[in-house]
Amino acid sequence: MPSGDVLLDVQSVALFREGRTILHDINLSVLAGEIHALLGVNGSGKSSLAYVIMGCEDYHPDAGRILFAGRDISDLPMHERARMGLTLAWQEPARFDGLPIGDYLTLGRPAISRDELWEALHAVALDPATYLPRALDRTLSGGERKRIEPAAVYAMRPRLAILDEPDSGVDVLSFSDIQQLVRRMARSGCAVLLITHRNDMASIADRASVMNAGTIIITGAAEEARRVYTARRG
Ligand SMILES: Nc1ncnc2c1ncn2[C@@H]1O[C@H](COP(=O)(O)OP(=O)(O)OP(=O)(O)O)[C@@H](O)[C@H]1O
Repeated sequence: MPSGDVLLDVQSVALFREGRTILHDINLSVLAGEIHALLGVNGSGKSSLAYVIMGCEDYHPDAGRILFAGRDISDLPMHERARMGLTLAWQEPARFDGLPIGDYLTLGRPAISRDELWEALHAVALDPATYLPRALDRTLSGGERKRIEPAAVYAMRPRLAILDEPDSGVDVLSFSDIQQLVRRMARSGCAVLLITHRNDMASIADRASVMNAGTIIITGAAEEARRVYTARRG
């Protein structure tokens, strides 16, 4: 449940690249423990905003600042943001030929219990007995690899998990799998910024924001934001 405390506070952020405005005057807050959906059509700037928040190379904001747990993280490198509890689920996990999936899930939190490891794989609809010992290599299907990444994020128990289009691609998680995963994350105390272009996906959110042409046009109750998004899409 959201506590009311602001965990992530993006203030007036802008990003210009190659003579183009990618993001402008972005204001976004995510509360501790909240499920916050970020809705936007293709090309509206959702992933760019996720990269700016995470501190990816070449995504340092040209204006504005980002606060996390009250601290200005705008100039912190990605690994320091991660250490503070901020995590982005990449579209695919890194490939470590020969590294068992169980070891990969342990990297972010060595003290993780066996029960928690099992739960992380259950949360992405993979059978732990089969997958924990399997190597994270090319023998896994694309869909299986894509599921490992949100499982790793969940296993890490971050304070804020950014999930960028967790349903994208073929043979990935179903809508109900994602709902279940996000709810489990929230129950474990983790806030979730759920990036999606699907209106129905935002139904599990506490609040939602709508992005359009590089800026946020509304933040509010999920139902209200979904109505605005639908009206905009026509
Ligand atoms: N580093 C960059 N240099 C130039 N243009 C960029 C850069 N990063 C993003 N863009 C452009 O900014 C726009 C927003 O891209 P972004 O990937 O953030 O949108 P999105 O809402 O996540 O889209 P999608 O839903 O298709 O993933 C796109 O037109 C993209 O081509």
